[in-house]
Amino acid sequence: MKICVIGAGYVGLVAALSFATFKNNVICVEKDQEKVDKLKQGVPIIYEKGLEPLLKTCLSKKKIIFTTDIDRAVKKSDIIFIAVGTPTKEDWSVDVSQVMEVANQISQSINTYKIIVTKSTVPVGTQKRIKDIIHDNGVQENKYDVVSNPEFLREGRAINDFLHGERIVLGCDSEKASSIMKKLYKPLRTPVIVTTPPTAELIKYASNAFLATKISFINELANLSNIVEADIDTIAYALGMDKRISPEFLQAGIGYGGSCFPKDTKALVNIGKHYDYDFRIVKSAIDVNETQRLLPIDILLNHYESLEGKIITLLGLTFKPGTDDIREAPSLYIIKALLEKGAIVKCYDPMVSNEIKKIYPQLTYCDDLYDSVVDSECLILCTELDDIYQMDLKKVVKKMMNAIMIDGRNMFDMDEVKSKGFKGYYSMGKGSYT
Ligand SMILES: NC(=O)c1ccc[n+]([C@@H]2O[C@H](COP(=O)([O-])OP(=O)(O)OC[C@H]3O[C@@H](n4cnc5c(N)ncnc54)[C@H](O)[C@@H]3O)[C@@H](O)[C@H]2O)c1
Ligand SMILES: O=c1ccn([C@@H]2O[C@H](COP(=O)(O)OP(=O)(O)O[C@H]3O[C@H](CO)[C@@H](O)[C@H](O)[C@H]3O)[C@@H](O)[C@H]2O)c(=O)[nH]1
Repeated sequence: MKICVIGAGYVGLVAALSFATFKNNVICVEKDQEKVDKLKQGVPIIYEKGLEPLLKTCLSKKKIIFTTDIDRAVKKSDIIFIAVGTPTKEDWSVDVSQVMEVANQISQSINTYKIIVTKSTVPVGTQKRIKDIIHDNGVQENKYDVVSNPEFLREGRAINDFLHGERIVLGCDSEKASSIMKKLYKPLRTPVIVTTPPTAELIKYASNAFLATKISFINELANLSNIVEADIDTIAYALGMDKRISPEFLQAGIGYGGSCFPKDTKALVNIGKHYDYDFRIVKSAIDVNETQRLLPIDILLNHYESLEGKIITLLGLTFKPGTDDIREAPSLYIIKALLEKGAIVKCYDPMVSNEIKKIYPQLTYCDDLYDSVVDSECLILCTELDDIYQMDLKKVVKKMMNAIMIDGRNMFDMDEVKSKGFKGYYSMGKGSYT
C-alpha cells in the first residue's frame, strides 16, 4: 500500500520504517529540512536501537522517501498517518495545534479516497474535529475517512514494539476504512481491536495512566517500606506473582519521566475536567510522582544542614536506560533543586544529549564516571545504566569526599555497598544506613 507518515519524530520515524519493512511504499513528511537532509543520508535523527541499519536498508531498497513536500506526499498515498507532537499546555490540556495544522494541509491535497489516521496521542473528540476540518474545507465525504490508531511503543524498544505489539487499536466509523486498515496490519499478526474513535482515543490515555498509577503505587509502598523496614523488591516480586497484577511496572524508584506518562496522565485528568469528571486516582498518581522525583533532595536535606558549595554527583540523566531522551526526566527536577540550594552539580551519562547542556550549561559533564565522583559528597543514581551497575565501588569511595549513595533506582544491595566502604546509603524502599 502507499503510505504517508507526517512527522519524523520518534513515532513517525519508527512507524514509517516499520511499514516500509512489510512491502509498503512509504513517504515520510517532516517539516524540518535539516532532519529531512540527515534522514536522506541515512543519519538517524533520534537514538533508538536498530534504527540506523533499518533506515539504511529501507533507503537502499528505495522503500522510503523523506520530504518536506506534504502536498505531493498526500496526493500519492492511500493512507496518511499523522504522527506530530501533542504537547501539554500549562492548564494540562493537550495542544493539538500541530495535528489540526496537518489536517488542514491534508485537506488541500485530497485527490482520491484517503484514510487519514491519527498515530499521535490525541484527546477524545479529535477524530471528529479532523473530519469536520476536512469537511469544512470542502472535501466530499466519500473521498476520506478518519481513523484513530494510537501507538503503544516504548522508547528503547520502539521497532520491536511496533512490529510485535500486543494489540492494534483501530477507532473507525467506516467499514471501508476498517477493512483497509486491518489489511495493512495483517502481516504483523497482532490482535486487532476495532472500536469507535472516542474509545480508541481513550484507550491510549487509559493505558499510560494505568501504568503510571502502578508506578506511583509501588513508589508509595516503597516509602512506607522504608519506614516499617520492609523490602520493596520482595513485596513487588510477591505482588507480581499474582497474574492479575503482573510483575511489570513494579520497579520502585524516583518516579516516572519521559515524553508520555507525565503528559498523558495530565491530559486524562484534563479530559475528565472538560466533561466535569474529577479523575481523582490519576491526579493522585501525578501528585505522588511529583514528590517522588524530589525524594533525593529530602534525603540530602535531612542528612546535611546545608548543600551550599557541596559537590553532588548525578549518575544517569535520561528518563530511562537505552535512550538519549531527557524529556521530563526526574534528573532535571533534582538538578534544579540542587542548584537552588547552592550545590555544585557534576554528572555522568554516556547518552547525554546536547539538550540538557542547553538547559543547564553550569553543570560539570564528565565523560568518565570516575571523574564525576571526584571530591563528591554524595552520588544520586537516577538511571539504571550498565556503566553504573558495573562501577568499581571501592574505587568510587576512594575518590569521593564523603561516600554517600542515594540509590534512586534500587540498583545496589545495601550490604554490598557497605562492605565497599560507603559511609551512607539510601534506597527507595530497601533500607538505609548512615
Ligand atoms: N515518543 C514516544 O515514545 C511515543 C509513543 C507513543 C505515542 N506517542 C505520541 O506520538 C506523537 C508524536 O510523538 P513523538 O515523540 O514522535 O514527537 P516528536 O515531537 O519527537 O516528533 C514530531 C515531529 O513532527 C514534526 N512536525 C510537526 N508538525 C509538522 C508538520 N506540519 N509537517 C511535518 N512534520 C511536522 C516535528 O518537526 C517533529 O519532528 C505524540 O502525540 C506522542 O504523545 C509518542
Ligand atoms: O516499573 C517501572 C517501569 C517504568 N518506570 C519509569 O517509567 C518511565 C516510563 O518508562 P517506559 O514506559 O518504559 O517508557 P516510555 O518509552 O515512556 O513508554 C511509555 O509511554 C509510551 C508513549 O505513550 C507508550 O507508548 C508506552 O506503551 C509506555 O510504556 C521511565 O521514567 C521509567 O524509569 C518506573 O519507574 N518503574
